[in-house]
Amino acid sequence: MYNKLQYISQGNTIEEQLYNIHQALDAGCDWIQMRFKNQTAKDTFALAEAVKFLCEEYLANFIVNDDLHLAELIAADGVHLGLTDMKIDEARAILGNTKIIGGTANTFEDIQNHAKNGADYIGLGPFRFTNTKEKLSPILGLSGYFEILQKMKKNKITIPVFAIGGITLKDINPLMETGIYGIAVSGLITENDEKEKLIQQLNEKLYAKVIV
Ligand SMILES: Cc1ncc(COP(=O)(O)OP(=O)(O)O)c(N)n1
Ligand SMILES: Cc1nc(C(=O)O)sc1CCOP(=O)(O)O
Ligand SMILES: [Mg+2]
Repeated sequence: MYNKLQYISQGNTIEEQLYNIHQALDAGCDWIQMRFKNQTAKDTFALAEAVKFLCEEYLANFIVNDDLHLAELIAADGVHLGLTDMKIDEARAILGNTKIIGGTANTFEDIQNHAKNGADYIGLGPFRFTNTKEKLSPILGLSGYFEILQKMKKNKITIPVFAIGGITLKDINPLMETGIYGIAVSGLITENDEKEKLIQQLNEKLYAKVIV
């Protein structure tokens, strides 16, 4: 099963990205999504190679945002695809069944489509406004998650859902009560000065009701 906490990387340069990812790994994050927007192919490839190496060292999952071909080229663990990126079924045909494919959703219908097309997990958001991403879809809030997760239950759709968008520590308990599986965060981890403590607190809440 997947870890319940995904760190989505931040940084405008290769150095900033590597610094942030290294810090997250050191603090205990074991799932990294490399998100490096508006960069040259050369820099993106160089960063991806370095992150792959780091994630192997820390035994962390490593997925690439947007770029399926890059994920394939560097043999990442998978890719995260948005609503305007490559279609999930097309990606599945290329990557096969051993790689993780995540898909962005903002509505129940998005989730239905992704589940039908073979996604492994859903990034459902935004929970609230965030500066991390431009052109946000409509904000869902707690009630939006509740309604969508209820519809999933009714329709027996069991794909794991990760909440995303402006999430903080205090949001985890109410979000978990809606039936989500985990969370994906950027700013919360990048901007925190006590990352180890934060990640421990996040995991305690995320895994509170999981019996192992
Ligand atoms: C886990 C997760 N969920 C949603 C997103 C957003 O993806 P997308 O809509 O493609 O937007 P960008 O991240 O590409 O700006 C995500 N990256 N991860
Ligand atoms: C990358 C991304 N996708 C979103 C969506 O709603 O699809 S919100 C988002 C930003 C997540 O970063 P932070 O934790 O700093 O808000
Ligand atoms: Mg995208």
